[in-house]
Amino acid sequence: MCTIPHRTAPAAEATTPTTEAFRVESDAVEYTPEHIHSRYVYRDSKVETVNGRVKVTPTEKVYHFKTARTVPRVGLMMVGWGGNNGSTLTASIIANRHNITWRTKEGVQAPNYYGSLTQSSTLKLGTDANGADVNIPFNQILPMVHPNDLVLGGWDISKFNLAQSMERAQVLEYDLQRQVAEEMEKLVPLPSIYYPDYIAANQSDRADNVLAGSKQEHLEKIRKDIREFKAANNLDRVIVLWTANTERFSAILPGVNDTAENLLAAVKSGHEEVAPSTVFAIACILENTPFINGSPQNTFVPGAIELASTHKVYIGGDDFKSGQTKMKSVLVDFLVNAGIKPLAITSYNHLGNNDGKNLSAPQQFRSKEISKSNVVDDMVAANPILYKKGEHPDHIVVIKYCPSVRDSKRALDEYVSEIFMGGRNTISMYNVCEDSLLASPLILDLTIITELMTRVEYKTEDMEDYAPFHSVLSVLSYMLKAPMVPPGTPVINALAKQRSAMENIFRACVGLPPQNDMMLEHRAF
Ligand SMILES: NC(=O)c1ccc[n+]([C@@H]2O[C@H](COP(=O)([O-])OP(=O)(O)OC[C@H]3O[C@@H](n4cnc5c(N)ncnc54)[C@H](O)[C@@H]3O)[C@@H](O)[C@H]2O)c1
Ligand SMILES: O=P([O-])([O-])O[C@@H]1[C@@H](O)[C@H](O)[C@@H](O)[C@H](O)[C@@H]1O
Repeated sequence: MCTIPHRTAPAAEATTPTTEAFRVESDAVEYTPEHIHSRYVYRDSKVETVNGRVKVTPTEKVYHFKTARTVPRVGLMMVGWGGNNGSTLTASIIANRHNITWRTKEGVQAPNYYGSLTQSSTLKLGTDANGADVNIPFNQILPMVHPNDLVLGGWDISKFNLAQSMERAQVLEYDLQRQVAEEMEKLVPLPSIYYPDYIAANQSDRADNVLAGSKQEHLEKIRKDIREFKAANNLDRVIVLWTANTERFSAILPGVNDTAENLLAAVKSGHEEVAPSTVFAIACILENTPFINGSPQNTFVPGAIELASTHKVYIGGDDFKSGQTKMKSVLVDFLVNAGIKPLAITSYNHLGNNDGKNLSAPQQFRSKEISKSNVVDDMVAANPILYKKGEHPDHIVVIKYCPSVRDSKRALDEYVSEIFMGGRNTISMYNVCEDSLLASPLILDLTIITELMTRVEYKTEDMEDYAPFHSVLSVLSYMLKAPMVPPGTPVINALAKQRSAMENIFRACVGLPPQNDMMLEHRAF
C-alpha cells in the first residue's frame, strides 16, 4: 500500500485552475481549463412486490457532473467567533500557516489538522501494477480550499478580541498561545444579535458587544457585514458558520415562520419567535452565502428552508458530531449490523466550558438532548429482525456542568445489548477529550466541503442545463449529529455510510466508480 505524498498548501492567491494530483484516463472524463466534466452511470436496484413476490430490478441513470477547477479566495465568518471553538480554530490555523511549534512537557509539538477528514484522512484511488492499494489524501480527490488560505472573521456578543478569547477558552497550551497572541489580538469580532430569551441567562455577563435596533435592522446589518468582509478581503466566496451558543428551539408557528414570505414579514414586524441564528440564516441566504449550523437548535425553520431553496443557496446542519455521538453512530451501526440488539444506550457527560454552562439551562439542554437522541433511528429502523416497528433501545442523554474540568469533557457511555440465546452484553466507555479540539477540525471540513459543493453542478439526460445540488446540503452529514436533509428524504446517521456517500459522490465527479471493497482481484483469480 502506498500513498501519494501530501502536497503543501497552494498560495493564497489561487486564481488559476488547481493542478490535480492525478488525472483519470477515461472517455467519461474531460478536463478543460475551467472544469472537470464526468459522465457517471449511477447504478441502483429497484424493489417491488408483485402478487406477493418481491421483484428486484437493477437500474442505471446517467449523471453528468461539472466541477470548477479553480479554488477561489474563500472567507469563513464564524458566529460565536470568540468562543472556545472559534478561538481555538483561529489560533490553530495561524499556527499551521506559519508552522509555529510549541513546547509541552512531552517535547516539541508541531501544528497539524488531525481530526479533519479532508486534511488528515485518505481514500483509496485504486491499485497499482502489483495489486497494492494506492491511497491519496482526501483533499486531493477534487480541488479544495486549503485551511491555511481561509480568511477568518465573524461576530460575537462578547467584545473580547481573539487573543483574550483564546486565553478565556483555556484550550491551547500556553507556549502556543503566547506565540500567536500578537496576531490574534488584531482580530476582533463584529457586534452581534442578542435576544436573551434564546440562550441561557448565565450568558448575559458576556453580552457586551450587541447590536441595537430592530430585527429588520439586525438583518440588514448582518447582510452589510458579509458584503463588507467580502469586499475588504477581495474574496470570491464567503461561508458563514454558526458556532455560537446553543439556542432554545423556536416554535413552528403558521403565519410566522412556516413560509419564506411569512418569515421575512416576521422579521420585519420583530416577531419574538425569530431566533438570532435564523436572522443570520436569512441574511446569508439573501447574500447568496452558504450558512452552516454547528449547534442543535432548529435554526432552519420551514420558512428558512423555503427561502434557501428559492435562492438556491446552500444551508446545512445541525450540531457538530464530535465525540460521544460520533462514537455512538459507529458502535450502534456495528452492533445492529452484527445482529446484536442494543436494548439500552445511556450517554452521560460533564464538561466545564462555556458551552456546558449554557447547556446547564433546561431549554438549551433540551435542544442538545434532541440532537443527541435521534442518532440511532436509521440503524434501528433498518433491522426489523431485531426491532419490531416502533421498537427502539432505551436512550438516555445526560449533560452536567462541572466548571473545574473546563473544555476537557468526560463522557461515560454504557451499551447493554441482547445477544445469542437471551444473553446480555454490556459495553462501557470512558472518553476524555478537549471538546473544542474535536469540533474545530469539523468546522474546517464543513467549510471546505460546502465551498467545494458551490463549484459542483450536475445534469441528468432529461435536463437542459446543469444545476446545483438541493439547497439542503445533506452531503455534510458526516460532520453533524442531526443531519439536515431535503424535505421528505431519508436521514442517514451511520458514520460509515455518511463518509462513503461523500467519498463516492466526489469519486463520481472525476468519473471513478464507487469504492466497494470487493477486492475480487485478490479472491477470484
Ligand atoms: N465539541 C464541541 O465543542 C461541540 C460539539 C457539538 C456542538 N457544539 C456546539 O458549538 C457551539 C460552540 O461551542 P463552544 O464550545 O465554542 O461554545 P462557547 O460558549 O465557548 O462559544 C460560543 C460563543 O458564542 C457567543 N455567542 C452566543 N450567542 C451569540 C450570538 N447570538 N451571536 C454571536 N455570538 C454569540 C458566545 O459569546 C461565545 O463566545 C455550541 O452551541 C455547542 O453546543 C460544540
Ligand atoms: O458531539 P458529542 O460529544 O456527542 O456532544 C457534545 C456534548 O456531549 C457536550 O455536552 C456538548 O457540550 C458538546 O457541544 C457536544 O454536543
